Amino acid sequence: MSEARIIDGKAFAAKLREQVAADVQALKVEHGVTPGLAVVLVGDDAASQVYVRNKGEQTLAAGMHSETHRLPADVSQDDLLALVGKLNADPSIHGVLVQFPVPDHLKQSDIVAAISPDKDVDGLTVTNAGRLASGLPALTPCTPLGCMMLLKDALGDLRGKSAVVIGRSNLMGKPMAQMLLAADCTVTIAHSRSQDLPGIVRQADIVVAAVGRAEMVKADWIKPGAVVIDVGISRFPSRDPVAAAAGKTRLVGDVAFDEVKAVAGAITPVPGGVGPMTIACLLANTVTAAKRLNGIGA
Ligand SMILES: NC(=O)C1=CN([C@@H]2O[C@H](COP(=O)(O)OP(=O)(O)OC[C@H]3O[C@@H](n4cnc5c(N)ncnc54)[C@H](OP(=O)(O)O)[C@@H]3O)[C@@H](O)[C@H]2O)C=CC1
Ligand SMILES: Nc1nc(=O)c2c([nH]1)NC[C@@H]1CN(c3ccc(C(=O)N[C@@H](CCC(=O)O)C(=O)O)cc3)C=[N+]21
Ligand SMILES: [Mg+2]
Repeated sequence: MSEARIIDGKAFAAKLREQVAADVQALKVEHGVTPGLAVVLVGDDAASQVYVRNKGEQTLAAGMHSETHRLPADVSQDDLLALVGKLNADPSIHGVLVQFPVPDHLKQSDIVAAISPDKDVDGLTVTNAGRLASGLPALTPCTPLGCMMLLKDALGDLRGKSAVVIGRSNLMGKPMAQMLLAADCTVTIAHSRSQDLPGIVRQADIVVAAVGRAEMVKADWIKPGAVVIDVGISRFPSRDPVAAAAGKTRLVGDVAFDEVKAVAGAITPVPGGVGPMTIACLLANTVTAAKRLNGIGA
């Protein structure tokens, strides 16, 4: 058996962002519309700071309007909902994203419910989740959307493939399973109560791991030649003790990459796999939202 092909999500995402930038340019020239994304960040979680900064930079680089609203960790639910309401009503904004997790005193489901479904570029509202499950045009969660693009690129036709999704969150596992189902895969959703997880995963032509447990998926769980998409991100102190002392971290996926790549047909690395696709798809969703809000095409 030859080693797995390493799926270059970073390069794929860069190409997708170029395409988004071209779409943005056309929207500006032909329709006078500049897509705008507003990201709301509550508190000062270090990982969230990095993602939100990357989102802002890449939004601007695509020629779009970008706003980041930073709120203190002790912001009231009412003040946060008032900001979401203001962004819903702002015609220069086409995408609204509240970065999760939020502090415990805030209720995630109520925040999501306050976002206009037409600006819900995370695809988290009940309306968009229902549209996805019903096969209607929807704004869909960025990470599973990015995973589907990588899978279609790796496999071409997904029809009839056996797919196992590990994890069932509203942001990742559930919409991933819906998208695979819509692509005519035979889908299994595994979670913390699943029995014989290795045995379930061994059936899969496609494995998507979205758990958040470092290197949980081992080589002997993988059917030879399977395509393995690693969504999980865990953070550990950098291996270099000097860097670690300075607070530098390294990212580790849900898949034991070094051993699994000897068995899999193709595999995404962490970092440089799914993560960059998430942000590129967020930009693409914002363009889609801007078009629909202005009654243009799509
Ligand atoms: N690369 C990217 O762009 C993104 C990465 N992520 C990362 O992906 C991971 C998952 O994110 P998210 O879905 O939001 O996380 P959640 O914590 O919301 O969900 C984790 C899921 O994993 C399941 N799980 C936990 N332990 C086990 C176990 N031992 N065996 C099988 N299943 C288990 C849980 O099951 P149960 O439901 O039973 O509790 C749950 O469904 C995280 O590491 C996150 O950082 C997330 C979004 C984007
Ligand atoms: N409302 C909401 N929507 C989200 O989509 C959302 C969220 N909240 N909260 C947190 C998770 C996580 N997430 C990531 C985005 C980009 C990378 C990413 O760019 N990762 C790079 C590395 C970045 C780094 O070095 O830290 C990579 O994997 O190569 C990772 C994870 C979006 N999430
Ligand atoms: Mg990654």
